[in-house]
Amino acid sequence: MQVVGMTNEREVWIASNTEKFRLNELVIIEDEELNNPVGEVIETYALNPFIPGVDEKSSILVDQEVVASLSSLGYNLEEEMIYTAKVRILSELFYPISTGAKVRYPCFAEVEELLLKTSPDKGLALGVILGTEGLTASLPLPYRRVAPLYEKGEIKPQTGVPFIFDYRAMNNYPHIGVFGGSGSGKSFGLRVLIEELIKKRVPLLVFDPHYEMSFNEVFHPGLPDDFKETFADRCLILTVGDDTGVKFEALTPADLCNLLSAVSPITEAMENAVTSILERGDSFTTFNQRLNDLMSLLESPNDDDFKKSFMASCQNIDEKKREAYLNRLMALKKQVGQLSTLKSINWRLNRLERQGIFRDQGIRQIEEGLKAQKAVIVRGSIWMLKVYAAYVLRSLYGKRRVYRDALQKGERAEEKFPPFVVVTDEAHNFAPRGEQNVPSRREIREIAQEGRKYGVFLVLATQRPALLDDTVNAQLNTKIIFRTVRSHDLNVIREETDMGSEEIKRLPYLPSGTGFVSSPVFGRTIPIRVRAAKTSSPHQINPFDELETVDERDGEIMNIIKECLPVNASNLVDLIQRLEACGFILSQERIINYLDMMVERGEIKREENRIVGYIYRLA
Ligand SMILES: Nc1ncnc2c1ncn2[C@@H]1O[C@H](COP(=O)(O)OP(=O)(O)OP(=O)(O)O)[C@@H](O)[C@H]1O
Repeated sequence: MQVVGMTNEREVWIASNTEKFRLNELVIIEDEELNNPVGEVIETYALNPFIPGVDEKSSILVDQEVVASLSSLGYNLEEEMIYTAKVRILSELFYPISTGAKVRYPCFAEVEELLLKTSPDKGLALGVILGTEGLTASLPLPYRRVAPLYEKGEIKPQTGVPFIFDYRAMNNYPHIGVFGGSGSGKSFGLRVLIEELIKKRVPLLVFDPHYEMSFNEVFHPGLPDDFKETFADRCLILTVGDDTGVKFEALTPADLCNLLSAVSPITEAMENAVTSILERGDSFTTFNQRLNDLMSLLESPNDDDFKKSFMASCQNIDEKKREAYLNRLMALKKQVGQLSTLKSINWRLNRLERQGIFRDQGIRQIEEGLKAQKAVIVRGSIWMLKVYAAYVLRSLYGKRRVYRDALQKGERAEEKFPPFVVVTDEAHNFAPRGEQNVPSRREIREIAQEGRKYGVFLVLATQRPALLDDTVNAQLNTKIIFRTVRSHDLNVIREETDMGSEEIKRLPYLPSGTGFVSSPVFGRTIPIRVRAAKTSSPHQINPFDELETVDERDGEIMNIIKECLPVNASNLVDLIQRLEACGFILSQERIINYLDMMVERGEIKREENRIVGYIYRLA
């Protein structure tokens, strides 16, 4: 293996008549004067012996300098297959490399610094670095079994150097973006990242719009025993509107306005009205009552009629209290004015209430979970999570800020609140690019810009980086990019990462689970294969397999059918009655469906009969 063709201080061509080069593998170029620089293979070619100068694979003309140099270095282009590769030099050189310099593969120790920034016990073992397969034999033991792989439904031993992400470096380079089109391995990669963060006991707040983030089932029986691990006891799964929500009594006017505007944007008049009407310690009921009374007052033809009917309607309440309440309503009428403003508040408020967002327990469980350094997984529809995320992030980020600021000033903080990482898929919904007013975007933007100071970090995954807010996108220092096809998304990736044009060209063709990591921690783009997950989401069954699966209920029905065979049109009613007696109410068509399915499965047979049509019998 040697350097051929004209060189410069950034790229060289190398050639061999025996070695086939692999994309992304590392080579050492033996040029003593330049301290034997390391390079990465970025393009590979095989030269066809019969048509010199033409690449066998794609008939792209290889650099003529290379061809000339190959001949002068003794390669016989007409008789042998020559493998060539373009190599990017990974260190900064001030002179070009000498043509003819010998090239060899390194051992792990020679390139360790380039590949590993931390050890598996200190960092997150996310996968393997592609192109390092040849270094497996020289890997020290602790690095050999941290990233088994998953290929074609089977677990395979780790090949190559593990990709270990130094999450502590997020203190300098905060926030992670995980991008990739449908089926590219983004969710799988996100799961692996979360597993690793859970292992390190980093408090996590995960928004889970797909109800898929649970970590208590083993991913695959073939996982090595020393790798198998589940995390049920370190996770807390909550559903918005069920076991977590917003405590109305704790809302400030600004919080309530935020929630209302998540339903639909609100006007300044509505904001002012909410600020006037909401009283400290109001419950949903007291606030809603005041709002409705005020609407009745505004609807009533004159104030006296309203006063009379009001005083008459609640005689069980002390008269003075009733009068004070009336005076308050009269004062509010002057401040608020428009009935339409109140009606707009009212329908938004009722929509929130109907979704069950107001819960007495509020976000207490989330706070407790984070303090216990758990992964708190919050489930709900995208709509619900968008509304909720704005409120939760504001509250929790606020608590963390208060705590950190107090520490900074040397004061005693009332409540200790830990640093935490916010993780969400479908991030373009939470922080969309564009004009529309989405309350969660404001909080996510703030964390993106200022979170580092307070130890609050983001992991944002999306299929559509082009739809993610620009400010947020620019703050995602590390980006893990899986297969991406859309040109808009590729353009954003080109602008927002240090990926080279060769890598961008490969993005549409990456297999699921293979991606590039662009991070200032490494200083270059690293191609990786994400490791096998330790856990899986509960609904992994392919919907088409599901169609062919017989569940317990189907099994019972089929057993009853078998007991009633032979079945034909004339005795079908007997079968219907028998099934009904066992609690299965099925139409005639459904029963024939079952019979035909059993025929297809070979369990029974169907015979044609001239008198009764078909007869189903035991096979
Ligand atoms: N690291 C990996 N190793 C092996 N197979 C993988 C890996 N990542 C993903 N796959 C395969 O690809 C499939 C799709 O991956 P995944 O569910 O992560 O896609 P996605 O990018 O999240 O798509 P969507 O956004 O549509 O949910 C997985 O079910 C799995 O079979």
